[in-house]
Amino acid sequence: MTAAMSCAGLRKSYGDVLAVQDVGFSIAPGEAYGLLGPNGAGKTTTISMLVGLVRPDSGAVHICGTDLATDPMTAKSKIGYVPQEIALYPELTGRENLRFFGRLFGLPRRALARRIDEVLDLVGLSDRADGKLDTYSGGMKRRINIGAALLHGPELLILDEPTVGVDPQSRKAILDGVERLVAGGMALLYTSHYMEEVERVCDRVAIIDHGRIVADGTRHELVSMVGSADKIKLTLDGDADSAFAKLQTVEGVLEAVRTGTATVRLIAEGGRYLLPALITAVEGSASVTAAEVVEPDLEATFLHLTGSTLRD
Ligand SMILES: Nc1ncnc2c1ncn2[C@@H]1O[C@H](COP(=O)(O)OP(=O)(O)OP(=O)(O)O)[C@@H](O)[C@H]1O
Repeated sequence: MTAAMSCAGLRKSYGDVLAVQDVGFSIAPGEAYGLLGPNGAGKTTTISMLVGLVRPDSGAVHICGTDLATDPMTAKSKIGYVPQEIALYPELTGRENLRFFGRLFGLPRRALARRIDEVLDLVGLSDRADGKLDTYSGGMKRRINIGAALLHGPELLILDEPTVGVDPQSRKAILDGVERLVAGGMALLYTSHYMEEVERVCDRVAIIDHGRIVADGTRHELVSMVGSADKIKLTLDGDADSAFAKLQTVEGVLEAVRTGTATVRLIAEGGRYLLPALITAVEGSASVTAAEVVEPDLEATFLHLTGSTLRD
């Protein structure tokens, strides 16, 4: 089966900054694939190479079997790409914005009117379609942007951090809409630094850090990389620096990260059974005022693989 998208050996540097190095993965038709990594990990640079906006220093991209470098028009016609920045006309309505983009894509007038209705329904904005863009919330504008990328019926939808800076109602509408599209057979590449979103929407996830894919697999495969360890969140009262140093030496603690002035996140073998040892370890420096033990999730895997949290 021809992949909806495949890339191999992608590399891009900006001066001295090696933004992406040796990135390769593929997305099957109808598969939802997530790129999960903190800000600056190289997600946008990777996507920019996949959609033909940035030329890679090396590597290749195929969209539905077409080489992006040799036949960019055919390859790009199969992609719906939604960048982080919103590029819409504030004085036009949502529907008019979509009409403008549909004409740019060269869609015939009558088919376009029908397609705009379908797309408005998909992004949950049918009832606000005739309001001007400058009366929309940031999230509604993002939803129109997603709609614009869907007009030409792409086989692969690429969303770059689609929920950053949007209100909760739009966030829900975006995630619900994306799930419907995937259920309808669309392949998806979804980037985010929000673990919960990637866990919810994606069948397979690549963890990207410092321009490299450090692991990829299903949620289950990735989480099992942490083994039997649990994630433990502690809140400390006292000298958190010295308490943190002590916690790192406790037997069973695999990874430790400061997540705030008084908060620490640990990956540790033994989970809740280790709590007494952790509380004892910090004695003399601080006291533990709250403790939470959670089952491993993608964030625990990220912590395990990279030694940092997704949001630091
Ligand atoms: N045009 C550019 N010129 C110079 N450096 C750049 C440029 N674009 C990206 N970078 C650098 O490349 C690295 C990867 O950036 P990129 O935007 O791809 O990361 P990201 O994971 O998408 O993060 P974000 O979500 O914050 O955009 C960063 O160190 C960034 O500063």
